[in-house]
Amino acid sequence: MTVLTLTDVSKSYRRTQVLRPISFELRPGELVALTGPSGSGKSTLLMIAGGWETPDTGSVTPGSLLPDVPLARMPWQHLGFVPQSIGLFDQLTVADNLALAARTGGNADLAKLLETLDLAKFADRLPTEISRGEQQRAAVGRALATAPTLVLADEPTSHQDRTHAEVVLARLRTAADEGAAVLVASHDPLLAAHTDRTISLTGAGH
Ligand SMILES: Nc1ncnc2c1ncn2[C@@H]1O[C@H](COP(=O)(O)OP(=O)(O)OP(=O)(O)O)[C@@H](O)[C@H]1O
Repeated sequence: MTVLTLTDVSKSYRRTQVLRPISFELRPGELVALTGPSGSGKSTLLMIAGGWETPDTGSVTPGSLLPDVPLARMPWQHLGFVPQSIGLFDQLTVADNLALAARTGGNADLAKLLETLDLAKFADRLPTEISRGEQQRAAVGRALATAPTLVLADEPTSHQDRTHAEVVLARLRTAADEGAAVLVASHDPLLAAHTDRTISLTGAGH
């Protein structure tokens, strides 16, 4: 069983190859680290894996655990994304950011999710009224609010202290243990303790 299969995916920007052909599968229940130096193509690969960026070569194929539709038309409930830019709705409270995502489907316990991410006390605040790290944890919560089958997280601990980095990574590990395929791009050395395997991009088109 697979969640996603990437086959010979590559990408260039302005004739510079940022991603050399790479192939891998994401399976349910695994947390996979995506590592590599700055500029090695981690974010690009996550965007391709989510269907938001088109590869120059190769293919990205949803597996049997996802609906049989092209990735670009995958219903949001199946795909949780933690962007590097965080991107919460500033007009909505933390709880409502999660609730809005949950309206697309799934049956995650949002109160428990907020509690687990140490966000319960900020549930009724606007993103502008909490710290960057708290915003980032809210973005993790939003990504998990539908209990998606595929989770893509771009540097989800970049604004966390060590304790909260562990909170975030443990919650992503739980998502995998509950059956999701979780791909985490990160430089965080704490990640290794939570992963099943690592995909390394070595830079310069890797
Ligand atoms: N839209 C774009 N146009 C041109 N070049 C781009 C574009 N997006 C990314 N790049 C370049 O592609 C390379 C890979 O970028 P990417 O953001 O995927 O790297 P990364 O491994 O995620 O880096 P970091 O760890 O710093 O976040 C970089 O050299 C970047 O400058």
